[in-house]
Amino acid sequence: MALNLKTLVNHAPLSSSRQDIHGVSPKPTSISFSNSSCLQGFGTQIATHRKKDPFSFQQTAAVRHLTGSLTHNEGLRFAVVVARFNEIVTRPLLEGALETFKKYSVKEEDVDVVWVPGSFEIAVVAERLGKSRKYHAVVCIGAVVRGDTTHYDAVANSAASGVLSAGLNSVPACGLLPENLASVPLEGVPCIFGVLTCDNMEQALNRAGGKSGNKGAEAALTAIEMASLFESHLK
Ligand SMILES: Nc1c(NC[C@H](O)[C@H](O)[C@H](O)CO)[nH]c(=O)[nH]c1=O
Ligand SMILES: CC(=O)[C@@H](O)COP(=O)(O)O
Repeated sequence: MALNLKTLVNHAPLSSSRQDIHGVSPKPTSISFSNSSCLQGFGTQIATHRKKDPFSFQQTAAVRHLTGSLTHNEGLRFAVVVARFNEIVTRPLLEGALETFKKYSVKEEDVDVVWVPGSFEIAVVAERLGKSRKYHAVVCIGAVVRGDTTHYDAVANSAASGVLSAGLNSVPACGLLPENLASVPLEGVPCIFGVLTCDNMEQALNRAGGKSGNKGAEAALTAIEMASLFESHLK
């Protein structure tokens, strides 16, 4: 017997329908993309059936792509934690980050810069800043350059895992939440890894505004996108 596709769709179990992150049933949804274009995502219903079981079919929604925007930055606040060690590298990285914030219309008063002695110290400060609820993302900037001993590995690995943990652990302590900052996400403040880990100084300088670009600028861009993603879609 030929199956009426439309009938099947109309009787699809609700539980199989796609829900958005706020628990709302499928409906045209505005989705912002980093190239600033806007697409309309529709909860499209697609029915299929298997020969052996005419009542077995899938109802799926159109895949929705959630990304942060680089252009809708109003109200987003950022912190930059920067290591003084190898300042000849970290200062241009910081400048790249600040220029990028400016280029993408983040106001100067919405950016705070915190200096720490070395890359090893970045994470503990990033976590504190994340927990402060003052920032939508934290950019971490440092330059670890290999020396003669294994110290490099300890500092580089600690910086990387520390920054990751800082992002995951950015849950503010109860009772310390200023009411006027209530719009900042409760947990998981993105902490962006802008720490260079290089075999030599030449590699580092190349990545701090030299021929390989400016990784500080890239980190700031990542911070904007992640802050926007969390603010727009993941709250
Ligand atoms: N060698 C580098 C360091 N070392 C210093 C450590 O980060 C830290 O300040 C010290 O061990 C005290 O805890 N830091 C860098 O950022 N880059 C390096 O190449
Ligand atoms: C990554 C570092 O701490 C580095 O400067 C250490 O150099 P060394 O291994 O020669 O002590």
